[in-house]
This record gives sequence, structure tokens and C-alpha cells, in this order.
Amino acid sequence: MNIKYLDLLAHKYDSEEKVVTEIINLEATLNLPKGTEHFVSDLHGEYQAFQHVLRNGSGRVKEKIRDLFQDELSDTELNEFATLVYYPEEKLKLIRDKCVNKQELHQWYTVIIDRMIKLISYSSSKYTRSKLHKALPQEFVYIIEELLYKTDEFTNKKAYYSKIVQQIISLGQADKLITGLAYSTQRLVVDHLHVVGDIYDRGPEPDKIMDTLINYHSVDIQWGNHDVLWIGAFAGSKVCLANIIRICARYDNLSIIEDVYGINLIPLLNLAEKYYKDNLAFRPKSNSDKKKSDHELLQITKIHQAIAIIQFKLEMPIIKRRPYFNMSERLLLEKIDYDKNEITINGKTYPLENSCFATINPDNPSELIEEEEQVLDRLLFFVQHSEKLARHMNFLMKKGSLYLKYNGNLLIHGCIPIDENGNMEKMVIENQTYAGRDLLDIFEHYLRHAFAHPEETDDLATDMVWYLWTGEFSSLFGKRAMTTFERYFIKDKETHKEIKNPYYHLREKEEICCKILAEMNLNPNIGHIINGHTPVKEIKGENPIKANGKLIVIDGGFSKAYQSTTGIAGYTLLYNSCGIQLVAHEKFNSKKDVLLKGSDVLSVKRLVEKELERKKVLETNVGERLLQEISVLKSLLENRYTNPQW
Ligand SMILES: O=P(O)(O)OC[C@H]1O[C@](O)(COP(=O)(O)O)[C@@H](O)[C@@H]1O
Ligand SMILES: [Mn+2]
Repeated sequence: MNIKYLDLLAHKYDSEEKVVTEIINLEATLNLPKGTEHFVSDLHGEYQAFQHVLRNGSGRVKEKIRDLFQDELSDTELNEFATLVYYPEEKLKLIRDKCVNKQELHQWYTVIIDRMIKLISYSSSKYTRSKLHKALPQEFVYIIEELLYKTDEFTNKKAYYSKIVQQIISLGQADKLITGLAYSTQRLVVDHLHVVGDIYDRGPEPDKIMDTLINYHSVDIQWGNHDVLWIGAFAGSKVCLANIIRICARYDNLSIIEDVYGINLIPLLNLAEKYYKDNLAFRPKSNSDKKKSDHELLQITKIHQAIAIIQFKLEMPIIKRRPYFNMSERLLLEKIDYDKNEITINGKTYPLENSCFATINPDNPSELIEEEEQVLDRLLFFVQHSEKLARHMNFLMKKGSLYLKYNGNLLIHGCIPIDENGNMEKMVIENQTYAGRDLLDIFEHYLRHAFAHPEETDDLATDMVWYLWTGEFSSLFGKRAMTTFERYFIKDKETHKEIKNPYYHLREKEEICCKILAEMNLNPNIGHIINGHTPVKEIKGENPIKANGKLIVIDGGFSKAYQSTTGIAGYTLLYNSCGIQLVAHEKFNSKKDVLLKGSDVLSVKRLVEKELERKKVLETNVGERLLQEISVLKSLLENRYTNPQW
């Protein structure tokens, strides 16, 4: 053990007793049941629905409430109490408005504070006191601890405890205390959150999701294809930038770009006004929440076309300078007969509709006109100088990775690219062949490099971020090609199909999942693969639990746009000391609905796996870290404190 390191540590643990206490504390923690992991994915900007799932801990809060109070409370009362824990501020206001007099309100406070304390006590029963201490509202920590550890209730102190509660109420602190306790409960029911990708795009409030995650007590993120698109834009990829604006225009979310991230769209609008007119295929998807005037809708339609054409142009030089991306079939602007207004793809000719090619030079279709060039430069400048975007992207980089191995499981948004025989697909990058884990690692290496060098816009690392969005061997995309162009301009739906990597049917087989786990250096006997990315079409009988429970897909689509194909609102996963449970959520209408009707859009639970014995912290990633800490502390004890006479 490095002496300097021990010196540093000795500052923190400056007595033998302190070291010993910490060792005992850590050893004891190892024997506690493992904390609850909560998995969510494909949030797609749906902040409100995400908030709900986070606040109810995918049903964990309700479960605890039911365990404690089902014999004394009716279903309505249980629901009311649960709603109070999810949305304390709003629910308290409703209650205050309903109470006829002060006395009634005070009585309600007395009952509820008692219930809240019981709930906290129960929810924290598998944690150390120190962990609970950290989770409590700090302004009331002393009082709450007094109430939690009522050791003397039956003898001398009953009046004392009741006095504390009455004082809180009469001093006007009850609302604050209840609110604090509600948030502490939410925090205690979930120990750690995994976001298995796709925070961004389609929905209206990805930024608020990011802020929530930044403030969350313990989280990791596995990037989704949409997340890397935003990272790519920030890292200097103009084609990624064009894509994020195109998608925001398509879903009527340009306010995320303009108002939230402060990116000035006026130059783009000016260009769009000059070269584009109304076009059915580019009208934004209808958004009932935001009523827009016809004029505004027309502006968005024009911006949508302008940025889509820029995107298609920008793809071409990348495809040409990176032959190993194997995307030459996507050089679509070169396959158009501009006089006849038709395109020939794979030997078949299709008429084009909705064409809007005013800025395209048929002799050199990838060439940007000067105005497009200027608009792009300005957009990139704004993107890279948005303070808020910088904060969000830095957080994505800090907490995120392409895949994660956690407590024996493999968490990955899309797939591990494999061929029909279940062998790892090989990709040659700069004359070197990569497959499986090596391929994923080199992808992540390039992405981090691109992020660290935002001034480079055309280098391999930056191009590779775009490849992760749309390349055939991208572990995030998992399809042969993205048919965006075809969906805008060709009627024949055959051309719209996106062929999935064989992974998506082979993942039904247990032996394939085991092979992948082994490739990722995980134990196939105990590990699982946890995927997001593909909406599970429950409506058509698809089962999210695959390969005999070895693989679980948790994208049921928070995204409203996809709910009609999935039949439900979304899946989340819980993994606690007793096992793994899949939770299916019904459609989340609004917070108002939950508050007024107590309707909790939950939740059918399916057991994926039951632990034969309760899993302890010792058997987890955290346990591994604690064991290392114990070993370091023991060497500190030996080297600094142990009495030589022993
Ligand atoms: O539904 P939209 O907006 O047309 O987007 C479809 C595109 O989204 C993708 O499905 C990728 O997004 P997801 O990761 O959410 O699936 C592409 O494969 C497809 O081309
Ligand atoms: Mn995805």
C-alpha cells in the first residue's frame, strides 16, 4: 500500500477508534440486503410520465403503504396516501382547501405525520442509520430521528413524542415536514436508478428529465441512439446537429432548441422561408398540447424541409470518406433523376413525392449552398455555446456509457451486433478488425474523443458518433439502414422497412444470450441482458421477457407517439434482494388525474426471477467496492495504529 495514500487516509481516520468503527460499519453493511435497482428506458422527453414512475418507484411506494396499512385503511385511503407521497405539495394544497376548519386540518396532520414516520421507518429497514440520516430532510433531521427511534414510547416519553408532533403543527411546519418525508420515502424505495437510453427526442421535455437526473441521488445512463445524436451535435458533428433539429421540427418541439437551449433559429428560418413552401410530408406531427397558428405550422414545415435536405447533403461526404461504414447505398441524392423526379434504389425506380430540392445542384447534390453553410456554422456555434446544453451533455458523458456491467447484468440500449449464426459481427475500422466487446469499446473510445475535441468536425471520431446513430453495426441502432429519406419522399412502404440486426430474433434464444454475456465477460448462469430501444408490441402478444428470462426488454414506450403500437405506456424493471420484477405501466394521462382521482397508472408485475436466498450487498458491485475499502482500512490500521506490543 502506497505510504502517501495511507498518510492522506490517516487525516480522515485520525484515531484507531475511527478506523475500527468504519471497518465495523462497512462489514455490517455488507450483510444487509442489496438495495433496490430501478431500470427505466426510452423516456423520450416524457418528463411527466417519467416523474410519475420515479415518484412511485414503479409501485414500490404503494407496495410499502399496502404492507403497512392495508388492514386499517380502505383502498381509497391507501390511494390518497400514496398520492400524497408522490406529489406532496399539490396534494397538501388540495387537502388544505378541503378541510373545513383548523382543528380538522390539525387532526389530519397528526394522523398523517404518524403514518409518514412509520412509512419511512419501514422503507429504510434495510439501510444503515447513516444512510437513512442522509436521506432525511436535513432541516428536520433531529426531530424525525427522535420520532423514528421512539425507544421509550411505552414508558416515560409518550407525552414527549406527542408534544413534538403538536409543536410542529402549531408552529406551521407540518406541510414542510410532510413534504420532506414524502421525498425521503421516494428516495428510500429506490437505491439506484439505471436509465437504459433514449432520454432525448420526440417528447417535449428532455431537459427537465436531465435536470431531474442531475439531482438524483444515484444514477447511471446507458446512452441511446437519440442521446448520442445530441452528444454528437455538441461534439461538433453537423450531421448530428441537423438530425436533432429535424426531429424537433417533426415532433413540433423546436422550443427545446430555441427556448430551452437558447439556440437561435432565425437564420435557419430565413433560409427556409426563401426556399421552401408548404409540404404535407413535413408538417409537424400534431401536438394537441400546443395549439399553433397556421402561420407557425407553416414556418415549422419549412424549417423541417430545410434541415432535412441539409442533413441528406451532409451524410454524403461522410459516407464517401469512410468506405468501411458500408453506407454507399445511402448516397440517395445521387440516385435521383431530378428531371423526371424519380429515384432508383437497388435497381428499382420509384416516383418521388413531396420533393423539395430547390437548393440541390443535380450535378453535385451534396454541395451546400452558401446560405446553408452559413446557417450551419451559426447553429453549431450556438449549440456549442449553450450553457445549459453543455451542463446536460457533460452529465451524459459523466454518468453515461455505451453499455454497463452491473451486478452481473449487461445493460445496453440497442443490441450486440451479431450475424444470422449468432457470431459477433466484425467491423474494420482503419484497417483493424473489431467485434463484440472490442467493437463496443472502440465505439465508446471514439465518442469520448469526439466529445473532448469539439473543434474537430470532420474527423473519424466525430463521424463515428453519427455512425452510432445510424450505422449497421452500431450497438445503439441495430438496423441495416435508416430509411428517413424514403419515408419523406417515396410512397411505396416496402422502401420504408428497416431491417433489424439478427440479434432481434436471435435474442429469443437462451444460448445466444448466454454467448453474449460470456463475450462481455459476465457469468451467463447468473447474468441477464437488459435492453431498451424496441417498443414491445404487447398488443400483438410480444413478451418482453425473452430467452427463458435471460433477456428483458423494458421499452414499452413512454413515448406517446408509440403507445398505439405497444398497447401500454411502458415497462420498468425492479431488482431487489428478493429478485427481478418487470412492471408494466398503463397510460399516464396527467398529474392532475392522479391527484384528483387517485388513479395510479400502475401496474402489472411479473416476476422474472426469484432469488433463492435474499441477495446481500456483499454480492453486488457496491459490495466489491466496500470490500476494497475494508482492505485499505485494515492496512491503515496495521501500518499506523496497531499496538506493536500485540
Ligand atoms: O417515428 P419516426 O419519427 O419516424 O422515427 C423513426 C426512426 O426512429 C428510429 O426508430 C430510431 O429511433 P428509436 O431509437 O426511438 O427507435 C429509426 O430506426 C427510424 O427511422
Ligand atoms: Mn433507441
